[in-house]
Amino acid sequence: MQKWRAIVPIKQGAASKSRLSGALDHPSRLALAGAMAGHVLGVLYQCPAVSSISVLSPERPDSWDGIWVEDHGRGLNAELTAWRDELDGAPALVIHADLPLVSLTDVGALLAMAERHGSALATDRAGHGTNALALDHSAAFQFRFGPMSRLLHTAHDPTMPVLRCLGLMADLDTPDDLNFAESCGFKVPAACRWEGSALAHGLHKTGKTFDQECIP
Ligand SMILES: Nc1nc2c(ncn2[C@@H]2O[C@H](COP(=O)(O)OP(=O)(O)OP(=O)(O)O)[C@@H](O)[C@H]2O)c(=O)[nH]1
Ligand SMILES: C[C@H](OP(=O)(O)O)C(=O)O
Repeated sequence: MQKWRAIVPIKQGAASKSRLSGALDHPSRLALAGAMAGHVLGVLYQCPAVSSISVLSPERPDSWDGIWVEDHGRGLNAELTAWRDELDGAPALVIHADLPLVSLTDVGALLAMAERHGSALATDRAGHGTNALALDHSAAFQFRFGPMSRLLHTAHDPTMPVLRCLGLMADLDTPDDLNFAESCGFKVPAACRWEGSALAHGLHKTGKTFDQECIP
């Protein structure tokens, strides 16, 4: 059933993808962020369980003519709370825009888990963050995106299962994340130019593999 309301928060301007500033110049970071956001939105578009997709950003992205939720600059958690308040209890999916490997299967697994348990969270590679959060209930929930958000979210709701699957774990914030995503097949947009030749890019190809794991 198409029931999930999805939102993809997108930071814009110079602040976007700041942890990559040593590796990529600003236009390149924008190109990369745009490509990743396009990928995430494309996956959501194909997801049969998702009934609407919103983009949360300070300005309407040029290439987005879907639902746009204006970010008033109150901080990500306050902006998401205001968005959820408007949903009248409908199931809510928050998913980050920087997940270059995410697939339909990954999103489907998260939503199925949330439908079984009432909510579910997808953590990052370190197990510290929250890359996606699905709430299949109308009770109040305090968004705590930011450092250690996985622990903060699960402390708020200790019954919330945590999904660890490659596409939802591999957010791309740092040069190491970029190398990891490339080692998994992500193609960096041709428009990206590296700062200082190979300064950060390609310094350490990890070649890691990942076990997919669900922690109910
Ligand atoms: N609209 C909006 N989106 C945000 C905000 N903060 C973070 N995001 C988005 O939330 C997701 C996770 O953000 P971060 O990894 O913390 O930020 P980032 O810009 O991707 O990277 P850094 O600048 O290195 O922190 C990404 O999709 C961001 O675009 C915010 O204040 N407003
Ligand atoms: C918003 C934050 O993302 P990160 O900055 O860790 O990529 C989080 O995981 O809660």
